[in-house]
Order: sequence, then C-alpha cells, then structure tokens
Amino acid sequence: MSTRLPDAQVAVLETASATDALTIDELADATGRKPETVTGAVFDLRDAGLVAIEEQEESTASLTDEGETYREAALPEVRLYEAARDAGAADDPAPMGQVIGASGLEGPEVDIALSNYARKGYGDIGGGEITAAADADPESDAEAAALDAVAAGDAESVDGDTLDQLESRGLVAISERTVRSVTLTDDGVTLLMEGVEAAQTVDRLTPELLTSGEWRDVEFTEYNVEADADEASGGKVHILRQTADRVKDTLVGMGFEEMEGPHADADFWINDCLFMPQDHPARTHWDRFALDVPPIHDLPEDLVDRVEDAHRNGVGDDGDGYHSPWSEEFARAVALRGHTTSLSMRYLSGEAVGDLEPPQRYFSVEKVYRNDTLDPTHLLEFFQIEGWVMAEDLSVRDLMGTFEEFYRQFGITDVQFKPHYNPYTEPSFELFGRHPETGELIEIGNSGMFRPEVLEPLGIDCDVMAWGLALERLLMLMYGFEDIRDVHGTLCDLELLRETEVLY
Ligand SMILES: N[C@@H](Cc1ccccc1)C(=O)O
Repeated sequence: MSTRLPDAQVAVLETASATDALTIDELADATGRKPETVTGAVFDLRDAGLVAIEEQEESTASLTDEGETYREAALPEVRLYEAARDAGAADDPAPMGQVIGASGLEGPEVDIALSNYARKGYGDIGGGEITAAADADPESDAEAAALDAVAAGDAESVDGDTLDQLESRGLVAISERTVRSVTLTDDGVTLLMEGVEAAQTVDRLTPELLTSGEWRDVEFTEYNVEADADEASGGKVHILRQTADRVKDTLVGMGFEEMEGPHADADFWINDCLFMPQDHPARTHWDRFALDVPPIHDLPEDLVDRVEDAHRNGVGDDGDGYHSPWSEEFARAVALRGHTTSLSMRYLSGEAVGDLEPPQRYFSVEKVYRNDTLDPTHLLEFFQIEGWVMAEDLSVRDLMGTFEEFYRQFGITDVQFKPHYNPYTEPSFELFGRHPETGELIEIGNSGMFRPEVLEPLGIDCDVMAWGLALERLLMLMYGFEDIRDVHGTLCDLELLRETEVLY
C-alpha cells in the first residue's frame, strides 16, 4: 500500500539519497522547486523520521560599495604613497598638504589614507611632512590583493588577519548562513520501496477555492516557521529618532510638557537672556553658525531692556554687571541655535505660551548646531534633551534625583556629577555616564540652577533647575556605540542601524 504525502515531500524523497548528502540548493535545483519550499518539505520529512539533516555554518565574504570603489581606484593609502613618491618623498620628506592635494584624495578618504599609511609601512607622517619608504611596493599590498580575491569569489585564499582587517575597515562584509544537507534514513528508504504518491495539497486559500467549495476537500500544507526565507530590509524609523520618541514618552511620563520653537533664532534668546556676555568666546564666529538674514525685530521690548540692564548692572542690591559692551543690534542678529536653552527662555519669559505660574515642567528633544570639529563624539549638529522645572524651593538634590530617575528608565544607574561653570547657572554640574564597552566615563549633559541674573529679567521669583543632555550620548550608553559617525552621517553603519532594536 503506498503512502500519500504532499507533492514537495515526495519530490524530495525521490531525489534524496541514503549515501550522498544533498544540500537544500541542490535539492531545489533537481526538483525544480524554490529553496524555501524544499526546506519546508525537508523539515516535515525529518519530523516523520524519513530524512536526516546535517547543518553547517558557512560564511561568505563580499565587497562593500566602499571596497568595490577602492578595488577599482586603488586603496587611499596606496594613492597617498604614489603621490608621496612622485613628490620625491622617498629621498626627502615632502609637505603633507602638497602631497594630499596631488593625490586627489578627498574628504574621509584623507583620514583613511593617513590612518593606514604608517601601519602598512608606506612611510612616516609627522610635523606636517610625509616620507615614502623606498622599499615599499604597492603592487604587493596584501589588502589590495585580498580585495581582488574577494571580488573573484575566492575569499578562502585570503589569510584570516587580512580578511579581519578588511572587515574592520568596512571594505568586506562577511555573512554567515546555515547550509543544510539531507540524506534518506532507513525508514525513508523503506517507505520509498513500499511506494509513495503525491497528495494534492494547496498552500493558500484562494477566492476560487472558496466560491467553488473545493476548499472542503483539499489538503492544506502546514506552515513551517523554521524555513529559511529571503531577508527583506524595508524602511524603518532611525534609531536616533526612535530613542528621541522614547525620551519624549519618558519625560511626559514624568509630568513634563513639550516645548517647540525656531531652529534659527535671535541671539537674544540663544545667549543674551542667558546672561552670556556679548564678548563670550562661544558667541564669536568660531562656534556659531551665523545666518546672513535680516535681524529679528519683534522682541519683547521690556524684556530686552531688563536683560540689557542685567548685563550692564547685574541684579539685586550688591549685583554687578559685566562692564563689557552690550548692543541691541548684536542681540537681534540671527544664528542657528547652539543649544535649545533658547526655547527654555522663550517659555520662561512668557513669550511662548503666556506667563507660567509654578510649579511647571517643560522639555524638548530637538536639534542644535555647533561649529565643532568632527570626531567620534562630535558632529556639527546633535539632539539636545532640554528640560527645566520651575518651583518654590528647589535644591541640587531635586536636580540629581531627576536625572537618576530619568536615566534609570534607560537602564543607566551609574550617573556621576562634576561641578561645572555656566554663565547662566549657579551651581552647575556636568553629568557623566559609563560607556558599556570601553568603561570610560563620558560626558552626557550639563545642568544647573538658573542664576538671579537670568530669572529676574524674566520676571520669575521662584527657583528653576535646568539641563541640556545629549541624545546621541544617551544612545552610546544604551547600545555601546563608540563612534557617533556609525549612527548618522555619510559614514554610518547601515547594518547596525537595521539590526539595532529600540525596546521599551
Ligand atoms: N545649554 C547648556 C545646557 C544647560 C541648559 C540649562 C541649564 C544648564 C545647562 C548646554 O548646551 O550645554
């Protein structure tokens, strides 16, 4: 008597052998079915004891887009070496700038070339000069040869260290997959000898099956949730944005309301209200992105007068001002905000939503812009988690307790405080957290209690504690990133962005 089995299982049984293991791909080719279908059939046959599966992890290497670019145009360090040789740096050190110019390297390629140059023995770099090792031979560059080998599908011929190096440079991507090989078991052979026949099975319910009533008689294939399927990476919300949303939910949960306001604003709101002297170094063109647009005219006149008075004369009986220049024109000039404390000023002054009576809590999670030097922890723009609490009798304990409560909700329990100086808060504290990978303490924020010189012109006579925390630094503590450029910008790591889950 012959056994009835689903069609795909019969095809696999008839193709598989008891002596030669066949992979899923081979079975798929031989039976003319999709690998996913074969995988499903094979699992069912294994559960019925008719075949045995052996699993092996196999890794394949392929070039990334960047790797492909360097394979075609030569590695940046090789291009640098060739330019250095042409400039005579094999005999006498040549000026760095000139060699880089001649190499045609641009943007991040320059850093890449510099950081690999000495490591690979192409020469030395220092004091603005570069030398070219006379005996170095770019023709026998192991990494360049490895790029060719990987492109030709011959990654096995590349030694492990070189492959690791290329992977860590992001030039080669290694992917792992499970290869399953299938053999017939004794029971499988016996069943084949007794005879199997294909039962009609359907794998989906169609409108035709429903209207004809045929669905009553057909046999449905079972779902196999273990079957391999193509990996589809669709669009998703960026993890930075997801974390920003999570921070907003957390702060709303702690009783805060959200502030909003302009990215480009009058210096008055960004700096003057904060008792930042107009000749403060952060207000020079070095740090500030000034905009070439007409000045802002609609500032609240009395507030402008009170702020000017605080700058000139200080506040209170024994107060003192800065004795430095203050001009209204300077206050009206427009720049990209270097912090979102400009929003706090708009809200605390009553400008944004009218006068506020204590107690109040406000926050924003918004972009700020600074003319910093790009490095692993600095970008030209980042997200600041701004916040403040207005109430009678606040103390530093309230400030610290708020941070502990906030960071605890992200699993961060080791927050440390260091006394700090801000022109607008007294006392002031920098916050530090421990990086989960490097163990280093990294700065995660800045905070303090607003000074009377800030509060009095705003017309506030209770306490206000406030802070600006860096969202990207929070992300580093949560997920262990070491370089902020992995997370956004042109050098970001797409794989990491696809795989990282932001959990609530
Ligand atoms: N504006 C500060 C943060 C801060 C806000 C409010 C009070 C104290 C500090 C910064 O950008 O670093």
